[in-house]
Amino acid sequence: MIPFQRVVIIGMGLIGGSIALALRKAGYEGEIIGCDSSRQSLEEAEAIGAIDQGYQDLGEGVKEVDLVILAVPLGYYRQVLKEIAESLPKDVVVTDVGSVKGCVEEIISQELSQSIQFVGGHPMTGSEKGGFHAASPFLYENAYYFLTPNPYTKEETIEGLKDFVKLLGAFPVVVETKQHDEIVALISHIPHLAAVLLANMLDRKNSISYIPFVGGGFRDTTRIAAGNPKMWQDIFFYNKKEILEGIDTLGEMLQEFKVLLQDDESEEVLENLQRAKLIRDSIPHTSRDYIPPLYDLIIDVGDRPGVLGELTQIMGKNNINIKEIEILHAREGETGAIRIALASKTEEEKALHVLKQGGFSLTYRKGEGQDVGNK
Ligand SMILES: NC(=O)C1=CN([C@@H]2O[C@H](COP(=O)(O)OP(=O)(O)OC[C@H]3O[C@@H](n4cnc5c(N)ncnc54)[C@H](O)[C@@H]3O)[C@@H](O)[C@H]2O)C=CC1
Ligand SMILES: O=C(O)C(=O)Cc1ccc(O)cc1
Repeated sequence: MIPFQRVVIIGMGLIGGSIALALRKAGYEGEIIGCDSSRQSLEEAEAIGAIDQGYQDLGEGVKEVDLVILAVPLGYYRQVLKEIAESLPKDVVVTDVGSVKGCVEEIISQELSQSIQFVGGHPMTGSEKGGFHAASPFLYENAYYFLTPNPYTKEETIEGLKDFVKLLGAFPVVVETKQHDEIVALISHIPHLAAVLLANMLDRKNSISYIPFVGGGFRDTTRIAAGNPKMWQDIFFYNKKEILEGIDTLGEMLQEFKVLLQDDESEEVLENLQRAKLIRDSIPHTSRDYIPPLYDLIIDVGDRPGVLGELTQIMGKNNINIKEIEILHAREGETGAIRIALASKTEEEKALHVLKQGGFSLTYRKGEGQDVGNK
């Protein structure tokens, strides 16, 4: 039982929308209010019952709530806080989902009265896709969710928020604000920068025309570069200090590697590659992907017209919801493969069965990485 009976989510996009959907999935019995400047997002959320009421007027939306969740991009915080400050109930708890926490505490201290309980939050899950239509009730399942209390935070507030995070299906991790910003610079912001630079290297080297040859490696290392540029612009500036430090380290490491290569230090080059492999291999398989648990099937379809229609028809007829579908043009050594992603193990089993019956040849199953045989 969480101590919040009326929750308002400001920003009904990917992260805010997923909070509403996850609350509904968990059977939350309180009221869920959605606020957004976009009428369309509110209508979509209302239409599927994710929220009880939607408001474009933020001041109206926050009246009589006991929990406010800020889920807009960091660059809009100040404006949003100015719009709600006067209307906030006295005993309200305010939290957020922003990717950087130090700057948020600063803005909050300038815009809200000190008597209001604020605790920063940051779910370590997301997607390169934005908007309510990308939201998922499963987004928080088994994800780590940082909470950053401050010296004014009451024990009951942090306990209430921990329970709230658990209700979403996530694991609360209480961490100091500064440490949070150091951690995310290293595991999220610098990797994002690296992905951006790798993608842009094709442009700089005038090699955009090489894109058709791109294989899984380039796709994997640059996937996050497809994230919302505006959101990431905010993140880079709001966590500037930590990111600048990360850039220094990355620059030094590149320089060191360059010298090893120049000097033909093959043993040390190998040692670098081995160390990275050990670290990469130690990341648990259960670690959150962008969109959580998806069960992938890769289906060989040859190279014939109409095959996509046949496949989706079989799935539709059997009431199986395809969460993602992708034509794999550039799988080395193979042609005509389609990847479909299902939301659950049960759906995956069902899909396997009906596709086989429909004459499709299934070659790969994520998580097991095994040939499941041809029909
Ligand atoms: N996208 C991701 O993977 C993750 C994002 N975050 C954080 O979550 C926050 C939101 O990100 P997303 O949900 O991805 O963005 P989004 O673009 O999907 O959603 C943002 C929503 O806020 C609304 N909005 C923008 N300005 C507004 C305003 N002034 N008043 C009312 N509504 C407004 C937009 O209409 C949109 O519906 C960001 O602060 C980001 O740092 C945290 C973890 C992961
Ligand atoms: O970057 C990652 O590792 C993601 O999985 C998605 C994401 C983007 C921004 C965040 O603040 C947190 C998570």
